[in-house]
Amino acid sequence: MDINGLGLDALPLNDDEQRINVPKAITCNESKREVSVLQNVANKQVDKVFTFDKVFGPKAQQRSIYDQAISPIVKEVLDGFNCTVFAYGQTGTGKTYTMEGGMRNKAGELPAEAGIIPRAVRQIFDTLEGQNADYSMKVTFWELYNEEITDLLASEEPSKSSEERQKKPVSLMEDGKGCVVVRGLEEEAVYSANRHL
Ligand SMILES: Nc1ncnc2c1ncn2[C@@H]1O[C@H](COP(=O)(O)OP(=O)(O)OP(=O)(O)O)[C@@H](O)[C@H]1O
Repeated sequence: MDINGLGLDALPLNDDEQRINVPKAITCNESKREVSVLQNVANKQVDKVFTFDKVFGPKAQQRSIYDQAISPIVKEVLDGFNCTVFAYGQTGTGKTYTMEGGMRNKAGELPAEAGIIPRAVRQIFDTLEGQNADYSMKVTFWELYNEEITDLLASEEPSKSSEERQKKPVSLMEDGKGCVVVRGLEEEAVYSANRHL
């Protein structure tokens, strides 16, 4: 698995925060690819500056993040490489918004707030359909939470009472070639971008 590119997307202040004028905790310099964490220690401004491969400030739109940081990675996948895109950060920092965003599909159009996942699915199908390629597509969907992996496409175990019902846990294993795999996941065939959005 390769990790391609690292970006930072700063969450904008919400309306309440803007109204009461909360002090900014970070600033972004997109052209210098820097994020500064603003700190005042004993009345002295001691900012910590971090440099990234790419920085998107609070006004960055979902589409521009996708076009600049993600679309090239999806193209690599279609060229046969393994790629990973993951969002990392503290709770409430915008991971879900950036990865999923607004997924409601109006007449086949992606809304402006659509995040990385629906845009990537759309790019993959658009490219394959545009090439008239012969392809099959399968997806798996799993969650790692509190060190336990759960298959989100697996059906619940029917014998358990409704309170006890839970998805079956899955284990992480090495495949002997140095790769880590999640064994036994349900695989679902998908045929178009729209069906699963
Ligand atoms: N770029 C953005 N523009 C506008 N609103 C945003 C943006 N990023 C996040 N938000 C909003 O901020 C809130 C927190 O974001 P989100 O739920 O994506 O965080 P998270 O990192 O996934 O949190 P958790 O780790 O707790 O699941 C949500 O209400 C989301 O809609």
